[in-house]
Amino acid sequence: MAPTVNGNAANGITSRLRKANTLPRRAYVTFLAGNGDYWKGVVALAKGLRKAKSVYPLLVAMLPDVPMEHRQILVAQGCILREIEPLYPPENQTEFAMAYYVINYSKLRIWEFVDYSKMIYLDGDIQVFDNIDHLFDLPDGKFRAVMDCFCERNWRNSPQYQIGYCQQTPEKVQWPEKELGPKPALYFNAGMFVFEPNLSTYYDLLESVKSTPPTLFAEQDFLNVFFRDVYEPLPTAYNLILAMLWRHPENFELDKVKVVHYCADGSKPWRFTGKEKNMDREDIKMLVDKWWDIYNDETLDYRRWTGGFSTAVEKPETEVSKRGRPRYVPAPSAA
Ligand SMILES: O=c1ccn([C@@H]2O[C@H](COP(=O)(O)OP(=O)(O)O)[C@@H](O)[C@H]2O)c(=O)[nH]1
Ligand SMILES: OC[C@H]1O[C@H](O[C@@H]2[C@@H](O)[C@H](O)[C@@H](O)[C@H](O)[C@@H]2O)[C@H](O)[C@@H](O)[C@H]1O
Ligand SMILES: [Mn+2]
Repeated sequence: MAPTVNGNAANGITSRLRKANTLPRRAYVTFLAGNGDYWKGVVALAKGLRKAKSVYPLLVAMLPDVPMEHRQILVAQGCILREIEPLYPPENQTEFAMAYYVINYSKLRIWEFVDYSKMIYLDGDIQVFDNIDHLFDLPDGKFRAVMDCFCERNWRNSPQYQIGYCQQTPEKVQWPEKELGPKPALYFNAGMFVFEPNLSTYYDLLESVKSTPPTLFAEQDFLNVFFRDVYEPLPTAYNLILAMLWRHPENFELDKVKVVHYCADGSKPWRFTGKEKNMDREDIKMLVDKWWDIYNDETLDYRRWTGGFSTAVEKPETEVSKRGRPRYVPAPSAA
C-alpha cells in the first residue's frame, strides 16, 4: 500500500507510485567512508532532497568502516544503506591532490546497483536546493555531469594550471596545440553525475582501473577518460563548484543555481570556520548558512516528514545475490 501523504498530494503521488512499480527504478546515491563527519553532509543531503520534494529515494553506498551510530542516524533520516567493498587503484607513487582521494575509487561500486535503471550520484558535500528530478528523464546512453574548473591551486601540478588555461574560459588563454598537443577534452567534476548502473560497464570499469596508473584527481580523472565518448555537459546550475564564485562568476547566475558543491578548501559547512582564503566572502557565508538552515530544520527530519512521499525507507527482503552476499531487493514503503 502506498505511504499516506497529506491531502491533495495523495492522488498524484499515489498514481506516480503505482507507475513507479512498473516504470524503471530511479534513485539518488551518495558515497560515505570512514568514521569522520561526512555523515552530516549525507543527513543534510537527505533533508535537502525532501525539502526539494524529490520523489526518489537516497541510497548511501558505504564502506564497511562507517560506524553503526552513523548508520542508525542515516536510516532514521530515511536513507537506504548499501555496504560496498573498497576499491583501490593499482599501487602507485602518485601524489593525489588530496591523500584521502584514494578511497574515492570505491565510488565506482555504484555501477553494480543494477536494481536501479538510472541514478544521480551526489557527493556528501553537495546540497540540492531545487528539485532536479527532471534530470532522470534525459535520454539514456550518456554520462551527464558539470564541467570542472582548473584555476584552483590544487590543480597546480597540471599543464592546464601551469599555462593558465581553463575550459570555463577557453578564449582567455588559448591551448598551445603545437607545444602541448590537442586541447584536453571537456572535463567534468565527479561530485555529481547522472548515470545508468550496468553490470558490463561495471566489469569494464573494474578491469580498466587495474591497468590505469592513478593521477592527480584519482577516480575523477579515471571517469573522465572512461566516459569521454559519451560525456554530455550539464549547466553549472546543477553542480556549482564553489571556486566558480571567484574564478568564473560570469558563467552562471547564483539565484538560478540548484545544486551547490562545498568542495573549496575550508567550505565544508559542518566544519566551517571562515578562516581559509575566500571563506569570508558574503556569498560563501550565505550558502553555508543555507546548508545549516536545512541541516537544523527538524520539520525535514524523516520521522516528522508529512510533506509527501520522498526518501522511502524500503522494507528490504534479502535475496542472496550470485556471490552469496545478501542484496536487498527493496519494496515500496508500506508505511
Ligand atoms: O572521509 C571521507 C572523505 C570523503 N568521503 C566521501 O567522498 C566524497 C568525495 O570527497 P570530497 O567531497 O571531500 O572531495 P571534493 O569534492 O571536496 O574534492 C565526499 O563528498 C563523501 O561523499 C567520505 O565519505 N569520507
Ligand atoms: O577524488 C577526486 C575528487 O575530485 C573532485 O573534487 C575536486 C575537483 O572538483 C577540483 O576541480 C576542485 O578544485 C577541488 O576543490 C575538488 O575537491 C570531486 O568533487 C570529488 O568528488 C572527487 O572526485
Ligand atoms: Mn565533494
